Amino acid sequence: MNILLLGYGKMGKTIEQIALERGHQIAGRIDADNYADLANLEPDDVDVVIEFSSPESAAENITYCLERNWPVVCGTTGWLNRRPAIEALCERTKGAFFYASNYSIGVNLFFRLNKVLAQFMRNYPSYHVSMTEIHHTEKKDAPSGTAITLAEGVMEQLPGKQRWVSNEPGKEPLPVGEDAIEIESLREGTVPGTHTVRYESDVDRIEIKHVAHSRQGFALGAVIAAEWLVGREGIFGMDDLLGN
Ligand SMILES: NC(=O)C1=CN([C@@H]2O[C@H](COP(=O)(O)OP(=O)(O)OC[C@H]3O[C@@H](n4cnc5c(N)ncnc54)[C@H](OP(=O)(O)O)[C@@H]3O)[C@@H](O)[C@H]2O)C=CC1
Ligand SMILES: O=C(O)C1=N[C@H](C(=O)O)C[C@H](O)C1
Repeated sequence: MNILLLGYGKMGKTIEQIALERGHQIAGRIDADNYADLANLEPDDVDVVIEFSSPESAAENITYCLERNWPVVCGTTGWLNRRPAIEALCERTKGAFFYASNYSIGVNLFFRLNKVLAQFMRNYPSYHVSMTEIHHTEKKDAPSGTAITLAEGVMEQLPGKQRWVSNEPGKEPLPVGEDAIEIESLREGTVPGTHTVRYESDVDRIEIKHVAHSRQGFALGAVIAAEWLVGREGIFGMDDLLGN
């Protein structure tokens, strides 16, 4: 497959390495610096786009690709207020769009475990649920997309929880009401991504945690999603790829 890398930073480079190992070709490596080169690509130069850029640029990038009828696998976080418009465009153009806040298989198992645990906790209101995510200091968005997906999983299972509240050290803490899940975002060194969901009572704590050791798991999942997406039409996510 000819893969266009839209966003060629930490993730773009890791995806390139895995795509080449799996026998694919790189149709282009587009960054903020060489964005104009995108217009030089012919429609047939690209089989699929893998988009890992920035919260500010993702929606424009996806729009451009869908309008050119290129299937898009997007991993960029922090832009989802524009998701309804992207999905409408994908339907209008009969295109293919795949999104996941986290492409690692381990995290997607963790998402399922999170929902099962939340379902168990439904009858134990003395346990207070909260989350912590830790990432490298270059991360632009907070909370992480993964933490938001985890919070959505808990809200789906615990009827009393209807929103999440994001708190970061060094910022005025926001109040967390009974109807909210606090997400604490910490930025430390080069941490690839650590997520903890905890249920705290007066007498004990139940905790589940996912620790990424590197970016390899995210990148491999994105390449597998791209292989899966080519030839399909519609809007997809990891549950479509992984099945039951
Ligand atoms: N879903 C998942 O599994 C994962 C998602 N992510 C998300 O992916 C995104 C990228 O992460 P990461 O690679 O670590 O970030 P980096 O900052 O390392 O890379 C982002 C790259 O995008 C480039 N860029 C900026 N604007 C544009 C534009 N308009 N078009 C194309 N490229 C552009 C930047 O260029 P320049 O440096 O010149 O500004 C930079 O090279 C983040 O939103 C992150 O949260 C990360 C890991 C896993
Ligand atoms: O910015 C990152 O690095 C990561 N971003 C994603 C997120 O916001 O959840 C996924 C992963 O945790 C790494």
